[in-house]
Amino acid sequence: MTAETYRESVALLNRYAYHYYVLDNPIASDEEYDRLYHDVLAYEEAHAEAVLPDSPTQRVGGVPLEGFEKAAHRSRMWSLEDIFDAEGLQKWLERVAKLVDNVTFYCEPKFDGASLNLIYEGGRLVQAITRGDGTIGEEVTQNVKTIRSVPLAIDYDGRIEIRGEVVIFKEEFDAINREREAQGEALFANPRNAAAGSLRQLDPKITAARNLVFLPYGIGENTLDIPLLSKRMEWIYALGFRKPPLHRVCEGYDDIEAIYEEMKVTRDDFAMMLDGMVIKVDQVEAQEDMGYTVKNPRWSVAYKFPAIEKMTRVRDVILQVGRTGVVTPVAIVEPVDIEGVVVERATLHNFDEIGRKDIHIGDHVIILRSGDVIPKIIKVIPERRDGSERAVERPTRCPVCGSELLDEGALIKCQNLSCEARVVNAIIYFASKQCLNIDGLGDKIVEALYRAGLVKGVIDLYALSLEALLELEGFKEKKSRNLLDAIEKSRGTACWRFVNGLGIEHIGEVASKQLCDTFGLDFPDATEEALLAIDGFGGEMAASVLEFVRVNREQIEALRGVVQPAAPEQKAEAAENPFKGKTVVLTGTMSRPRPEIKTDLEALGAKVAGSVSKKTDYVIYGEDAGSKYDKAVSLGVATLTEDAMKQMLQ
Ligand SMILES: NC(=O)c1ccc[n+]([C@@H]2O[C@H](COP(=O)([O-])OP(=O)(O)OC[C@H]3O[C@@H](n4cnc5c(N)ncnc54)[C@H](O)[C@@H]3O)[C@@H](O)[C@H]2O)c1
Ligand SMILES: [Zn+2]
Repeated sequence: MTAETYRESVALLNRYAYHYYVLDNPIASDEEYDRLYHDVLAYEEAHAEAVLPDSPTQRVGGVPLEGFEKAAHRSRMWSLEDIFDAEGLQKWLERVAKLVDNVTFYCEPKFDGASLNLIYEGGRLVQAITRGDGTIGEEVTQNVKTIRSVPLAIDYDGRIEIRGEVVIFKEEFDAINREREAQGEALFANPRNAAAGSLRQLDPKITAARNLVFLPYGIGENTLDIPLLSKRMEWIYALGFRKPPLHRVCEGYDDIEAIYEEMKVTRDDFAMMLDGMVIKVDQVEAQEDMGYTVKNPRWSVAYKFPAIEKMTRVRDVILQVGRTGVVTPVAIVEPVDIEGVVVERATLHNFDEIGRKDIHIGDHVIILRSGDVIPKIIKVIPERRDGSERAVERPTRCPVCGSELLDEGALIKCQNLSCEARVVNAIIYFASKQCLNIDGLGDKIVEALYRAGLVKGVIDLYALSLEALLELEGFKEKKSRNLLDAIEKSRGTACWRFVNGLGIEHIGEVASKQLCDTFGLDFPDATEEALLAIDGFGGEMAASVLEFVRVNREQIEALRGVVQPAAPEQKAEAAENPFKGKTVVLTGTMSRPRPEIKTDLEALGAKVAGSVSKKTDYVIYGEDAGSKYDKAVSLGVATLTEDAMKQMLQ
């Protein structure tokens, strides 16, 4: 880095920080920001005399937003130094060891949200202030009073600053964005921006509607005489604050690496977004001895997780035709490595989404890949356009069969029932895990069978012969026999798998099970009235079943004759118990996977629903229960811990 690129980099970082902290609308990925930040830091370490006073390394956060009263923190709020790997951890531990002896470390998640300082006096919450520049932030007390996990009163008389992170749970974030999408509003890029934006609303009603959650991570000014941070945090949790899902006191390197790995692999299971783990020296006296740099405590460090969001560019948008004929646009992007997986494409869902996100070919975009979900573009950066970008055109002809497309607005469909893409995808779906579960019948093989003219619909699978398969390229005897065996084995499959495999629009696995539980193999004869009587079946679903049966009755009968699905077993009536006939919702982390508990409850005759309403009888909650629990409380629905549930069954 030269003196000139250094100055440019500082200016660029400040521009990124402004969009990130002040506007809650980033124009760079965190990964990109962090990389540039560390380059700047390296330059400054070698050129101490040249450090610019406005360098982001010299200050915390952003500037308070206009429109809010500003308020001073009683003691300063800090940022955190980052480390990214085992080597960084090793070095940090060495630095700690030079400054203090015999310390242990408190490790907990780094929550990805907005920092907040709560000031309590005489047992009451008197002020809530955003971090701002670390010294002065925005007064958001009225907004914060709407957050249910912030106690308005605590059992402690002294003055104390309790610091923590305001987050939005992932589920809630998706719900907010779905709602914004329906309203045609701009979507939030990620839960962090949504949390920060919701906290800094001039109208507390908006904040109240967002289901924010406060997670404490530390203490500012205080007169406590508890010598360990971990014990101070226990004390805080006991005041009525939420506990982090995973936290532990560690002795040193090995322990810290172990909890870091644990957190990293389970992070998708947490209700909130984490972007790393924070390590803190546990002994408060040692913390004081170590002190602070201009920006960070020396006694703490953020051990970041590998980035799941990265910046890339859209090279092209291609079209895929699914089994229902829906044409889905897919972005082809410049390959980027996200947690060891090279991402080259991202789903765009539909053409409305392209319009709403204003995606052009050639655009810089932030792409997200987390868990096993398909990578998606979360944001376009229009600030980076150079004029060479091209709009994505709506197609009028099927890219596979060439027939004219039906443009229904959000959805564009190929209506040609014998379009190769539709037929092939319908067969792939029929054979997939959640349907007939035919091993070895993957995309490539279905395509080969179709192209060879051996299979024109699912029913033809059951007429395949060894001789015919052996004629195909790459089909040796063993492979062919295995495939035929797998197809043979799918005869007599469960009724619901058969129904699911038909691929009726709006009828997924759950609805297929309900159809079979209610009508058995006679579902094609169900009346509209009977369909609507099924719990959760709306008009659209019922109409879809009726229409499918009307058009395909003969094929269903023929296929049923060949596949011979098994009729569902009659469920034995459950013995009397407190949950029989009750509607129950499960939430939070339990001692066993929730689907197992759900199955047990269903065997007891309970109905296990996905969302809480006035009709819910019980909400059974585990650790870190979130919005469902809160909703139950606000609706006056009875709540039970997992243990309480067990006791009721004894
Ligand atoms: N994309 C962008 O354009 C852009 C711009 C600026 C900053 N950033 C991101 O922000 C980061 C730096 O910003 P920062 O100083 O706000 O945050 P930070 O990542 O340096 O971390 C400090 C903050 O972490 C939070 N935190 C969460 N859990 C915590 C815990 N258990 N203990 C202590 N603190 C905890 C606190 O709010 C604290 O203020 C960068 O690494 C970058 O990823 C991105
Ligand atoms: Zn077509």
